[in-house]
Amino acid sequence: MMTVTEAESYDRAKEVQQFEESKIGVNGITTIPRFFIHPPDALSAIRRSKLNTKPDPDIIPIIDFSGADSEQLRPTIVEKIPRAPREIGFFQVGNHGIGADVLERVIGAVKGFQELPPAVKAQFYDYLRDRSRGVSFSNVDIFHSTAASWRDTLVMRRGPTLPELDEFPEIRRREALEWSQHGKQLGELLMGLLMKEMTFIDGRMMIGNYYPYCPQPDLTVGIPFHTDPGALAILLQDHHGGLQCKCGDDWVDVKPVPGALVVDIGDVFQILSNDEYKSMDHRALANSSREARVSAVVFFAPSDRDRFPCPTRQFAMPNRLLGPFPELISPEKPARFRQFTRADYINRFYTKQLD
Ligand SMILES: O=C(O)CCC(=O)C(=O)O
Ligand SMILES: [Fe+2]
Repeated sequence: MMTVTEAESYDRAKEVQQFEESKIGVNGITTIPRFFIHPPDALSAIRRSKLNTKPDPDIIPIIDFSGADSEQLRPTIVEKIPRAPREIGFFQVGNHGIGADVLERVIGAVKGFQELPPAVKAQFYDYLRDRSRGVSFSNVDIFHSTAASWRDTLVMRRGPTLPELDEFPEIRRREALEWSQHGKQLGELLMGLLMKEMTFIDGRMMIGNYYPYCPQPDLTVGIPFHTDPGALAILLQDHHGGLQCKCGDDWVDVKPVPGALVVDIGDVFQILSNDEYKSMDHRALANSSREARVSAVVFFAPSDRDRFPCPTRQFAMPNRLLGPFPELISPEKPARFRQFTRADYINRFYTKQLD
């Protein structure tokens, strides 16, 4: 048990600053700094929930997307999206048209980047503190979370304002672009299948999460429970697994299925759909295995491409109101959410605590 004097003498801000200035992230650190240690009540809730985690593969359906690009077959695929994501917020898609070789290259690229020599990687160190940068890596939530998490994140903004090609780490450029193009296509397909009104969702951010071995996995987490703030996320996880989503009172393992991608409904989708779809809590525990775990995610957020065709102008329209689609509001189902502006959304996106 920590004494009052110890607690008082701990200078968290200083330790965070030193970590930040080292620009190395968590990979390779052998004793976890104190600001990564989660509060005792959060840790005991995690311990309890680990005992209840359900590995049941049937809870999160795997939907076969063969033929999803054909007008005739589409309705049968839409029918296969039954309770999830409406109630669970997660499902997996197989036969989505993105080759296994592409997926393998994406995982390899995230891993390859994070395992570059620290001095090379450090050139990219910085996260949302400098939003003008198209590509950066960092430990994302050290400044606004109660406790930090054991992962390093590579962030790549792709659209509607694209980073310059040379902002991408050179050795990983090809993979980033390939993943971006495929992710965009699949995202559009999904959006059209789930809800036709979603055509103005094309703000994209790609991230690569790297969860290295954590020497004290019971004291911290890989990513704390959270909902994703955007509209939709497409997530690729490697064979380790580790993603869990909340289903009722229990946590459920989202098991890695070779070649499949996880689709996750975000807060914006829940709002625009007037609660038809749910944005659910998910998390990843700290990695206790010696081998790093990797996930790559493409997040989609609303932009105003249709109304304001110049891609950069949407950021100049921060006061446009977004809210449940009028066609989904009725006397039986009044609007469940108030309207919000893009400025509110962006602000929340960049300051949201993950715990
Ligand atoms: O790595 C994972 O499986 C989860 C990542 C995630 O939820 C996120 O980046 O928002
Ligand atoms: Fe997430």
